[in-house]
Amino acid sequence: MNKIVSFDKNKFLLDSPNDLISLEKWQNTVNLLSKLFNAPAGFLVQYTPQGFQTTISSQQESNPYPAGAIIEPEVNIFCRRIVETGHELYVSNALSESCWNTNPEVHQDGFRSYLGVPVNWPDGQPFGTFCVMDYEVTDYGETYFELIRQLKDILESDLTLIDLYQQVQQLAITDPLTELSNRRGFAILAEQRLKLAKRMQSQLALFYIDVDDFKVINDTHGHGVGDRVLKHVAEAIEGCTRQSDVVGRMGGDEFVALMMLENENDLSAIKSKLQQAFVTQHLQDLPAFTATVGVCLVTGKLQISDLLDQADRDMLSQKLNKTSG
Ligand SMILES: Nc1nc2c(ncn2[C@@H]2O[C@H](COP(=O)(O)OP(=O)(O)OP(=O)(O)O)[C@@H](O)[C@H]2O)c(=O)[nH]1
Repeated sequence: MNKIVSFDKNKFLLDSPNDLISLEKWQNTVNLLSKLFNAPAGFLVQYTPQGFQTTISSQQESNPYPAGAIIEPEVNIFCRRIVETGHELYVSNALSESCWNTNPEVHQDGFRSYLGVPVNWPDGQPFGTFCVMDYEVTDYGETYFELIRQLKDILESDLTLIDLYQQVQQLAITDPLTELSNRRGFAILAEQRLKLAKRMQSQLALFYIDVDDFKVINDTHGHGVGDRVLKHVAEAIEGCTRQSDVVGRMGGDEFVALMMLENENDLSAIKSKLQQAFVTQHLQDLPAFTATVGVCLVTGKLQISDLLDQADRDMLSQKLNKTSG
């Protein structure tokens, strides 16, 4: 649970509305496409492993497919060919090509002609297709091909915007050295995790981990080695956690992990597992070091900031005990 994914490319866009996309602008673009082609139907279609969904459908009485309609991935529709090949497809008369004999768009709904272009995410992954269909045989010249490519660029520039926005969002909540969530990212994910735990009535604990005398490691071995120690700590913590736990770097040599407990005995077991994970590092060409682990059980309606304070205080008192002991 270490990444915030606000838009999943494997989900239908209509199921995860996004402020960055103006569906109204896309609707106008699809309407314009069918108008310029004088075609009875135009579409923006999204492909995901669940199938093909008409994201936008031109608003015409002659168009039989409404927005939101889903066609299963194995059905022999024109758009499927584009997603499979990654190439434009022009079928001027589907009845003259036997490969479309099983296409329901042709044999159930009476379409004869199809022109479509692939629409891709900026990483080249297919989003789907942008296409026009006609009940008549057509004979589109090169200008029509140029036109549909130009209009698809408008749609793809919006997909680029979503992608960039997500990258920036991810950067703002990620610690670049360890690639764990930073303080901000941790707070967001931990809030989600607390809500889920409440619903599932599961017991959580927050661990606060601070490397002992880290300044000395830096001063003795240099910052490069200090950085490697921090990366090792991050990996060791991740190695002790499950997929559903939330791990973060609060800054400097301080890390946190919000973890699920099977029972309260787990607390000390997890603490020693964490400490054990750090002491094996001398095998990896790193200076020996230890860490202090504070913990706080999640009870009642505490905010994540209160939990962090409590676990931090527990860690500091343990550190004091260590130095005075
Ligand atoms: N190499 C490296 N050092 C960092 C980084 N961020 C913070 N530091 C250093 O981490 C050190 C943390 O020092 P302190 O807060 O005194 O902690 P400490 O030396 O572990 O002392 P105790 O917590 O009392 O055990 C400081 O010297 C910071 O400059 C980083 O990203 N990389």
